[in-house]
Amino acid sequence: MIKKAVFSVSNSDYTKCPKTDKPEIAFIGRSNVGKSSLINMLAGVKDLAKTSGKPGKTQLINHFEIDGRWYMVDLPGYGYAVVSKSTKSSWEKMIRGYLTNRANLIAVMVLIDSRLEPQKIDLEFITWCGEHDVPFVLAFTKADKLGLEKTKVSIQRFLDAAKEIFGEEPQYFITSANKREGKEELIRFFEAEISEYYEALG
Ligand SMILES: Nc1nc2c(ncn2[C@@H]2O[C@H](COP(=O)(O)OP(=O)(O)OP(=O)(O)O)[C@@H](O)[C@H]2O)c(=O)[nH]1
Ligand SMILES: [Mg+2]
Repeated sequence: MIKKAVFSVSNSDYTKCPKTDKPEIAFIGRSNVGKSSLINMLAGVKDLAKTSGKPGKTQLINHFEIDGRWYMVDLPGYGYAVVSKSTKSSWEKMIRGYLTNRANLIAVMVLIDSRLEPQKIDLEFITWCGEHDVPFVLAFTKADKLGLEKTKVSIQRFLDAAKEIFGEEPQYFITSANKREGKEELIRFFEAEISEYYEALG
């Protein structure tokens, strides 16, 4: 489990992010999907990352240092319809630059709202990750909202659509920030990835 989580720094420019001497795991997905809420749930700190009922809350690349050993990174959401074209292109520059230039980025958690039909923008985003060798894993969010059976059906629709693209189902987790669901599984996954990173360094 996570013992200590502290805010480190916010950046609009990936070149100014912390030194890449610790591994990091980033959280991305559509605006309002629950990225900041999931980070808080995993860290066990209520207001570590700022959350909001309104989409577009997180605007920068936010690093949180975890147990002095790795970073969780909260990213701004994509697909928020109301932002201007110029905001959209600066998002693209910032996020694509970040995702393709951090040598210490060991996993990108792509959050998918477990209630929705497969969204084109999510499928496009994971396709882009695949094309750019960005190591992504899916986390379905808000699993408390529909009930277990409906959630499973909805998630399977997305997995089937992803399988069409990749030939196999991507690795995935089912989460609820409200009910603290998926916490143990995710932390275990993170720990394994982080250990592997440090072992490879020697
Ligand atoms: N029921 C339920 N609501 C959730 C859950 N996770 C997040 N929410 C709600 O969804 C809304 C958005 O949550 P955020 O964590 O701010 O979402 P975000 O993806 O960080 O959004 P942006 O920073 O705007 O891109 C808030 O009203 C949260 O309370 C969940 O697991 N269950
Ligand atoms: Mg956020």
